[in-house]
Amino acid sequence: MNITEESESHPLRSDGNHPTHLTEQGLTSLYDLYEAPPEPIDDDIFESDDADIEDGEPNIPFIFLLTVLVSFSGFLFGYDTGYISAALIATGTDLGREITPEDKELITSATSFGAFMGAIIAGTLADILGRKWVTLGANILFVTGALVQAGSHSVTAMVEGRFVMGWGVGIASLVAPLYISEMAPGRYRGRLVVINTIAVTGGQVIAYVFGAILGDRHGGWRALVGFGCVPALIQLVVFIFMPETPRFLIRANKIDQAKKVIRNIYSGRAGPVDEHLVIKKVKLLLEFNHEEHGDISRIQKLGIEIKQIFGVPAYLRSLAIACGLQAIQQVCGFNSMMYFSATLFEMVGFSNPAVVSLVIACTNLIFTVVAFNLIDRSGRRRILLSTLWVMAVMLVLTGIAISKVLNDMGSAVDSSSPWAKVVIVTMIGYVAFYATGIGSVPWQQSELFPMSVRGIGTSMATATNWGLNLIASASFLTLMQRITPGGTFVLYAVMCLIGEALVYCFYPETSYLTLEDIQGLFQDGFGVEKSIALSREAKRRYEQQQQQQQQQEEDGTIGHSVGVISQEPVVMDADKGAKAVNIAAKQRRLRSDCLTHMPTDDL
Ligand SMILES: O[C@H]1[C@H](O)[C@@H](O)[C@H](O)[C@@H](O)[C@H]1O
Repeated sequence: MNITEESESHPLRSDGNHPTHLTEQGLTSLYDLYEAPPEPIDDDIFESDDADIEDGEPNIPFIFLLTVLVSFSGFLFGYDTGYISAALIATGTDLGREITPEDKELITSATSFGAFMGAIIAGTLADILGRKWVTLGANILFVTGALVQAGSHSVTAMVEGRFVMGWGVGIASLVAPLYISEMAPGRYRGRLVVINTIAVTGGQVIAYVFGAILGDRHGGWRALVGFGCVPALIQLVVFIFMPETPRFLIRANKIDQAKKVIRNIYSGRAGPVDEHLVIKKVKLLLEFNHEEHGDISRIQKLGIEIKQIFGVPAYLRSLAIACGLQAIQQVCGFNSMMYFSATLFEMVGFSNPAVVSLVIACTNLIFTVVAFNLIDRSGRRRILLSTLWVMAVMLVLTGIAISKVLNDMGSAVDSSSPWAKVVIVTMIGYVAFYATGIGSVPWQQSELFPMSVRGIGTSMATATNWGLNLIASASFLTLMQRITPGGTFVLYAVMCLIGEALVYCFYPETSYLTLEDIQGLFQDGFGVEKSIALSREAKRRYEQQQQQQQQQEEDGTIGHSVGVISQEPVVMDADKGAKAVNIAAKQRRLRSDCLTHMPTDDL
């Protein structure tokens, strides 16, 4: 297929007619432009800077490896928040005395509070030291915290260990998805970030399993806590050899190092990447990610960032969305249910509540894998719109069922009541929809911010997550007492519905878009309609590229390209490759302009 053939097979042209809504709006000429066959290759274009950040075939195994390694942070986030309930039951008098409910609350919330504090500084630290070194620093906190806890003989020491570890959790929960977002090509970014969430939920499952195994053994809780050191130490050693993200390197003016990382990312099956392409990518990244602030101190720079994030409307919109999504994730009640699931199941009469809790944690893990499959293909926005309302329905049903069990049985409950089974089924349903949507999507937060405020923006969003995590978990049992269990679940359902409405009105679709594309969305509003059209177009190109690649593989011509397999489905010989990149980018911009004016029917 050549360039001209590509334009002829454009799906929008298949009926040969212009869509009427475009003609009605007087957009026929724009549409004609959109449909125009590609310009002939000329040297002016070759000299232009019109490349696209997404051009080139990324080395997916390499990016995947980096993602898995950084996701050890996610695993530690999950493991360290997951093991505590089992560990607390198992401590007996090992902490100097029988621990009281107040001690339990303090020990549990010390991590969330530490995470809240860690999140506040994590973004700024990641901007100063780099994503890689902050990841390493978080590991030191994980190891220190775990060792202090494992060796503790008093409640105070345990609280201190949990608090130190909490800082690590808060920092890692921000930096891991940030690192992945900045490494990943746009079309894979959603999935790669979800790998970190899979690690979080996997860590929670392992914590429950180990808790069940080690909890009964004498001193087993020390091993349970100490195990957290293992992944942290592995990551600490391996990550020293991992690269920094190209976007951070560009921001830090380390251009040669950035080029090296880009070469690694884009050297793949088609051989080493074309050097033209590397230079053009660097230029583009420089355009978007480099900042000149002159000779100012870090504190002054932070002041500028804070002023910008609240003062520039586009940045404020990004912030509102990132914090809003994290808030919905926490106020919809998932963690309360996760932390107190054993108590809840005991209430409705299950004799082995720990096993049922494990089922909940496994459901969370399995459906995070579903999110992995859908997040780019279906899009973040569509997933949220299709799951939040179902979560609300499940919560209402759980509330009704719990009230029925409690009314039927008084305090002497038993699991033979059919309503008890309804509680399990609806809670599993709720968790499944949670994990597919709001459990995973908010961690895509880094993509919402431009580089200049990415650190501070993600810090605020992550701090929102941990702050509300603390409040939601601390208030759960009180809410159950004050407004009854049924009322508590209905309250969470209302939160989900509010979330649904907010997502519908304000959350743009970001799948398949590059970080740099996303920056343009918030200029004059939340860019919801524009984003849907752009994302759909980017997806179409990606799918065409996939087909073309498959075709090349079948024809045995894959080695003839120069690694410039862009989102444009064009085949090129070695010489014309770079030129075609420029044409591709020009067309892309043209299409983007047109799409901006296209009405969308599919919000
Ligand atoms: O995305 C994660 C995941 O859903 C975890 O299971 C949950 O405990 C965290 O709070 C959340 O941030």
